Amino acid sequence: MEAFMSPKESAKFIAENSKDVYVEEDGVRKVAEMLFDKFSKKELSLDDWKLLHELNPQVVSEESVNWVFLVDALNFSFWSEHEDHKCLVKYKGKIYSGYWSLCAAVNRALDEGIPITSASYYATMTLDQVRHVFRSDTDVPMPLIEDRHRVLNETGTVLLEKFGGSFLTCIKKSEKSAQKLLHLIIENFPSFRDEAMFQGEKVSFYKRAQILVADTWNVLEGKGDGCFSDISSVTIFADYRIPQVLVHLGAMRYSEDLMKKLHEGLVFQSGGKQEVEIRGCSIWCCELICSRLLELFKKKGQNMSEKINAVLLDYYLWDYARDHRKDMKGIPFHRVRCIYY
Ligand SMILES: Nc1nc2c(c(CN[C@H]3C=C[C@H](O)[C@@H]3O)cn2[C@@H]2O[C@H](COP(=O)(O)O)[C@@H](O)[C@H]2O)c(=O)[nH]1
Repeated sequence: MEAFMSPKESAKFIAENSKDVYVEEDGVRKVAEMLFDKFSKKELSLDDWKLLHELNPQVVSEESVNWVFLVDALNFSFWSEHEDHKCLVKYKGKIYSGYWSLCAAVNRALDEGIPITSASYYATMTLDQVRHVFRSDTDVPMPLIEDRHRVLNETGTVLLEKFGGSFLTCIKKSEKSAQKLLHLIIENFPSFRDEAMFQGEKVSFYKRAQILVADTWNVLEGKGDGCFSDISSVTIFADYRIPQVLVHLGAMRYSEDLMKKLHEGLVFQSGGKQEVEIRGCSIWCCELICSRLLELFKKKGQNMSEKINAVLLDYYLWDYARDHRKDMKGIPFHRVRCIYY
């Protein structure tokens, strides 16, 4: 079967042919300058991943790797119809929403003695068990719970059959290459095949597969089996928060027609033309921001290619989006129900 373009090639192709989403050169430059100041003061490093996010595993271990694998297998579609009426999970006295509600539910299950990160458990979980583990503390359940059940059973079965039940086995097979790990994930785990057709061409985003590679790099602190020499080949992860923040920062712009649909709260089709343009232009926009940022440091005689990459840019922008939600009220995120992001 003919291969799909890589996410980076896909993003360039989509951005060059996009009709309703535009990458704004001026905005790209301004974001790069803003980040240049931030990075110069406080270098963004791997350490932040653990420090900034208390629900993430804090130790380097096989258990932590399998925690990351399980979470990224389910890392999709947390948005709710109404912002003030959504799935929330209470854990250790704190209330979590969105992606963090997933992490809180996983940690809550582990504390209750449910081996939710063990493939031998989630490969045969029943729908009722999944509903219990990911139960909400409001009357709004976590979205797509049936899909989560199917993804858990499928993913757990493959991990058991092909990798002895541990994602660390898969990582070792990648021989410290991010791209090899990405392809092992795509080839073996169907739910990570985040692909589409655009103007007759096969394009890919691989959002959950790439964030799994990135989170693996982080949880292993870029050392040992996680010392990926080609981590800079990974793009940002095309979710529904990054486009919103790029438009908010002026690096990307939507056509009037698309903005109107977003304000009306239209639910877009996964793989639809405008949805593909939003995701592809977001990736391409961040590739340009990254290269502008590296150029700014180069002008100062600093080669930051080992310290600045799309993964760290993504994490920064994603956290920025979470922290500036109120400021971004005027720019709705695009709504899609799918298992890819
Ligand atoms: N681009 C990008 N998208 C990301 C993440 C994360 C969280 N991961 C990191 C966080 C800590 C660790 O460092 C993990 O690496 C979740 N998402 C996506 O966002 C959406 C959820 O949004 P909200 O409804 O607001 O929770 C949903 O599509 C989810 O898939 C990221 O980092 N980048």
